[in-house]
Amino acid sequence: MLARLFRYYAGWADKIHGLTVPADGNHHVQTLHEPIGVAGQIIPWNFPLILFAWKVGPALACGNTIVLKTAEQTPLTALYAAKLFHEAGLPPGVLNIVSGFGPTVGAALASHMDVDKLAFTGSTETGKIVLELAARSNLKPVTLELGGKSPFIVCEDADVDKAVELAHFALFFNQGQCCCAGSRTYVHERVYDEFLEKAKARAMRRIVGDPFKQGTEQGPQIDSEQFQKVLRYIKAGIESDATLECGGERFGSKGYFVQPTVFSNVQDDMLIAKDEIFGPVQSILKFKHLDEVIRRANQTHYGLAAGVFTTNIDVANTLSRALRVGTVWVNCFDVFDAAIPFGGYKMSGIGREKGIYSLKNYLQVKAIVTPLRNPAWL
Ligand SMILES: NC(=O)c1ccc[n+]([C@@H]2O[C@H](COP(=O)([O-])OP(=O)(O)OC[C@H]3O[C@@H](n4cnc5c(N)ncnc54)[C@H](O)[C@@H]3O)[C@@H](O)[C@H]2O)c1
Repeated sequence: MLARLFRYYAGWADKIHGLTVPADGNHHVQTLHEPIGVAGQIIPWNFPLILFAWKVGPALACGNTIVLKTAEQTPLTALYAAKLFHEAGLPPGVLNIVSGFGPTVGAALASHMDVDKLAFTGSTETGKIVLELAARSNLKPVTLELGGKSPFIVCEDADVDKAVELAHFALFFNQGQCCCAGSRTYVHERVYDEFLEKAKARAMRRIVGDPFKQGTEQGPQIDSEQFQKVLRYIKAGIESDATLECGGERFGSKGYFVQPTVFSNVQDDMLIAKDEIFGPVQSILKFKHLDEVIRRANQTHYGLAAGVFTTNIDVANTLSRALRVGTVWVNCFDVFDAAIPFGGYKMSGIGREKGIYSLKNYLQVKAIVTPLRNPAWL
């Protein structure tokens, strides 16, 4: 995935150029697409290599230099990747990696007067802080990739076995530590009971343990803070009268492992249906009508992604257009090719990464206007 992304953006590097613009009057007008300058980039810990690539690829293709800050939990990946870039001949000073804590190093980057652009991936809470720091310093443009609470909608015509497997993957992938995790599983009432029984059985079969062992599906949460947070949300789910179908506790007695957990009978106003849990906790909600599920799926401050599971093309088209999210995966989930733009509506972010759309994050447009000597030829 890393190599594919850099190949994709290497392909763009010599295809970025301005336009000749036919303007009114006796002038020749052209635009230059110039690098923006020094790009400050801040990434989280949940995908330290992929998010490094999403940030660095387009910034380099557009001719910028970079100062990238890794998350405190995962400082090594980007350092190693940058070493490979230097071995491959990247000039010194072009790609700079800094390790450090958010409120000190991250804040210094966001408010630095010589940083010309800020690209941030992390929580919505921190996104607001860095946007403010950027505005208070030099008004550097900011792109934000933030949190989510993505709906995964299983329609009445769904092949239940396939829907269960995909919904399971959509939520539990990477221990549930995914910004776009399908963390609100909406299931049509006609298939709800069968889905629930099978989703529970699937979660109970999930293999938890050492992620370096062949066959392991789920490792530990990243650290004690995240582990405790997930357990707190599970407790909140139990206290709010959602039905705990399986899991609900720490897995084993060592490490930050959480049992794959499934709640049914979840209501939209429960904390577990509103907040980003970032853990292996599936919330299953029942719906009856398409209009109803659209309204409920959109009733969130987030708008990162959604999953739609149906064989009906009209339903797929309606949902794809009605859902206020940056990505709709129809009968698939977590497909992240370099060419596919990714980003959020509402409080899930500002701007898009990947694909052609990320180029404009790293470019300035300059208009050059020159008088034409002999307007008769215009
Ligand atoms: N939309 C996306 O593409 C995407 C992808 C991955 C993760 N995320 C989101 O990231 C979050 C999980 O990551 P996290 O817990 O590391 O998030 P976080 O916001 O706590 O930290 C993210 C980064 O910001 C830094 N930071 C923290 N406080 C800062 C401050 N005051 N000033 C400047 N920088 C600061 C951290 O050091 C880290 O490098 C989740 O909300 C998840 O949804 C979003």
